[in-house]
Amino acid sequence: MGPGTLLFGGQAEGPPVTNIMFLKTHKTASSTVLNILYRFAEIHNLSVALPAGWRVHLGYPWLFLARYVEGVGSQQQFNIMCNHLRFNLPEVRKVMPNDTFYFSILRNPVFQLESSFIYYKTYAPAFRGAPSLDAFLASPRTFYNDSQLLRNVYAKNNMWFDFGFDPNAPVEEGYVRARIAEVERRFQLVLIAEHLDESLVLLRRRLRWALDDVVAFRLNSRSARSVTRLAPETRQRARRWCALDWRLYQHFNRSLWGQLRAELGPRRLRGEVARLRARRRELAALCLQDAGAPQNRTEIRDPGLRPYQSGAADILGYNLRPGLDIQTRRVCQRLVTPELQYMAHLYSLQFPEKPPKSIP
Ligand SMILES: Nc1ncnc2c1ncn2[C@@H]1O[C@H](COP(=O)(O)OS(=O)(=O)O)[C@@H](OP(=O)(O)O)[C@H]1O
Repeated sequence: MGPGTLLFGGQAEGPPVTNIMFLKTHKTASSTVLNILYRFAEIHNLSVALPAGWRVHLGYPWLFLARYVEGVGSQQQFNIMCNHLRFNLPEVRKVMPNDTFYFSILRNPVFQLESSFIYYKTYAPAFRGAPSLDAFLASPRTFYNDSQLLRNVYAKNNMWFDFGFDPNAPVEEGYVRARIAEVERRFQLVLIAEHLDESLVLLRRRLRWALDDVVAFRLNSRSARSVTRLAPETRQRARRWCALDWRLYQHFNRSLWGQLRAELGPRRLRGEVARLRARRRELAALCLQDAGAPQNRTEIRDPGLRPYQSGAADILGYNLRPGLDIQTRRVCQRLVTPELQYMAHLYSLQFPEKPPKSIP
């Protein structure tokens, strides 16, 4: 089935959208969304703005520059851009066509910070010194130092930073509103990780894609062992410490639900979400071993399916069911290939003459 053949009733007709910029924020379910975009790019032979040379992201945490993209001189524009970068519109526009659809994703900053704390525990100086997130948030200034910003970007208003803004700016009403309005002007859609399925229903509608195009398994999740339950006062402190992220999240969470109500209404939305989940269950039963439960790295047999590990987190992945025929295996493999391996694969397809990327 081609893209856009499974349309919603009443949805604007037209060809599927193929020029897309996804601002991949950190620890927000963005790898799950990236998998959706990589698959679409590969299946439809679209070009992806991949990191140049040995790099695995587009210059992060530096502000994005067009020269961070492989092949930018010879191939002026790309269809899809979705690797981690710090947003910088004038430079993104050098790489992406004028009719590009811009979207991003946000997560409740309390859980985003908790995920970051574990994942960047050994990398961010602010986290390295703190025995726990409770201790960090009880006295963040003891651990967090603005002058080490480039390594500490994960420790305060990380999503705000990813949008290109100052994570240490005072939370002044006029400033916050102006930045949010800026995001609203540029980004046609902001997904919310806590409501990813509802978000994907809306994304699919906007992009005029088929159902299978937006079905994805949860990628880059941590084992239960590496998730910390936070006390209510820690959650409150996290919202205060990441007040800019909290404002951004609240705004776009409200805006997502406003759009869902206006465009689909509750009954149709429930139906579309049910369809998406049913298809995900079907694909999980077809593709995944262990009843689809994510597995520890050590339990994943195929190195091509082992996700990158970081900090104090066990990052989980999947084993494919043995005995799949070649075509089914290919479909299933795309759904569970971790970000780095998938990027290396697309890089080799797009730049066969260049040395392949090596995966850490
Ligand atoms: N479908 C879906 N719904 C809700 N949450 C999801 C989903 N997929 C991934 N996740 C969670 O997102 C966290 C990983 O985020 P990222 O992929 O953005 O991380 S990264 O910045 O690319 O390393 C990671 O969160 P933690 O497990 O709390 O670390 C994932 O569990």
